[in-house]
Amino acid sequence: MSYVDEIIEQVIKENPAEPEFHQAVKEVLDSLRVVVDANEKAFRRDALLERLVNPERQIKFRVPWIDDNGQVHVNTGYRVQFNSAIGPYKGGLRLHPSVNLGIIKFLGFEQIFKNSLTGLPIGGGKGGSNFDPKGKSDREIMAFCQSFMLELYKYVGADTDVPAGDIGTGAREIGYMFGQYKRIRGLFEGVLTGKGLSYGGSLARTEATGYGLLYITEEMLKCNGHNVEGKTVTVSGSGNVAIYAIEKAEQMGAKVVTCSDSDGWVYDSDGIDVAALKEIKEVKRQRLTEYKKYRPNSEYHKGKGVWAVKSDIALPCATQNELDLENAKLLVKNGVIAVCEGANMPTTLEATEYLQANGVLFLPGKAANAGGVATSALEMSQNSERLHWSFEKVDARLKQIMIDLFHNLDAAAKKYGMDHNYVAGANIAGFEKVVDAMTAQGIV
Ligand SMILES: NC(=O)C1=CN([C@@H]2O[C@H](COP(=O)(O)OP(=O)(O)OC[C@H]3O[C@@H](n4cnc5c(N)ncnc54)[C@H](O)[C@@H]3O)[C@@H](O)[C@H]2O)C=CC1
Ligand SMILES: O=C(O)CCC(=O)C(=O)O
Repeated sequence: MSYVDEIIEQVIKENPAEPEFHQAVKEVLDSLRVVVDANEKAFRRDALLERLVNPERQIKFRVPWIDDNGQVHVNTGYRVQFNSAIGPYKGGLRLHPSVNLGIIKFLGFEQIFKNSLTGLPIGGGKGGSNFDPKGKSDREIMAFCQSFMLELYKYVGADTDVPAGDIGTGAREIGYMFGQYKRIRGLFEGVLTGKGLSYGGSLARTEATGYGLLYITEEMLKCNGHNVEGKTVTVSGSGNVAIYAIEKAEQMGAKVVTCSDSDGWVYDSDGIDVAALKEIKEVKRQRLTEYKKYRPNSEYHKGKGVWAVKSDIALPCATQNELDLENAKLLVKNGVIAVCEGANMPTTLEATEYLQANGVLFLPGKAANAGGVATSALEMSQNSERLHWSFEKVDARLKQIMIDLFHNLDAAAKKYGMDHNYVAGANIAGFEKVVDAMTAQGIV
């Protein structure tokens, strides 16, 4: 049996009931076969793949907090410090009822390669909790965040592990966690990114994941004889990534006709009104049913349906495995040119294979959404030098990072005879740097 197959089998056996983690490992290792085969002897001797798929550290802890009625609740907190070969652990904190160890491990594993692809010195980690922020008061959110940090502070720091936002964790939650860390440690340092602008945050971090998604999509399209301008775009999600992807796509001259949340989705044939969307989601924290009040001609549908809408470019920006084989068939039938993942692993393996087999340009999340973490690394740089860069400077750096990233993965795919396979290109390019650093640092 090949080394790659042995490791995939081992991961499934040793990490039972963690299907998302299995999926992420399988996707990465499958496309690394050509590199692993060429170095099999040395990699086996050094147990390179075993070390790659086993987190350096997994932290799981109790998070008790008190609601507005005096009731105590207990959630589970996680931080998986996956790989620090190229820099301090870096990756977001997800607050969602579906969170479990397997989800955090899949996200942490992806983060290793994504962070490597940015070209910046950041290792891979991820964390979160099964806490559900939906419907909670600000005080309840603060109580949870403070309790969460009361345990997490032991393991994080500006030079060790720097968490950030993800689903359910935005500026409000980062603020509460930062305040609690500073209070416990007596240290004002860049322990978190995605901070508010008044206390060390970076301009353009809020926009970065969505904007970066469009910068890299444009570069990929350009290299394939297309561009974003004039295209019809479908987007899923209506959170941080989706909102700023829609905003940038519209700035580039595309028409975005959909967005969604976990209850339903909106179709707006005139193009999504991003100002209305921000008001609903960022200011009022309401459901998408409200969108019709701002745009009476739009349609609201319960459930899922975004991928049945005809578009040239599809940008899944909500959550993992939201685009399956049936959805992929609909997209192909409707003539989609490109699918670029704003979310982490939103496309199932079968759907990815189908899209690629049918000539759709497919950019995986670890490349397409890397603008968020890249800008987090720029926030870390600003914190270290105690300076604050202009929006234009950060945005220009972000754009260049995304353009370079695309050419880096494109070159890796071509080098191994897999032209246009951007999944393989991203995995190989991300892997090569990490392996080089791991090898140089000995068996650790
Ligand atoms: N915020 C960031 O900087 C980055 C986020 N990501 C990824 O992008 C995706 C979205 O994250 P954010 O926009 O930050 O989160 P968010 O909390 O701001 O928004 C999440 C969006 O996804 C939707 N959603 C969540 N669970 C869902 C479900 N089960 N079914 C349907 N819709 C669901 C929510 O309704 C919401 O619209 C996630 O996969 C996240 O890991 C990736 C890179 C960076
Ligand atoms: O900004 C960060 O550090 C993390 C962003 C993130 O969680 C991700 O890239 O999935």
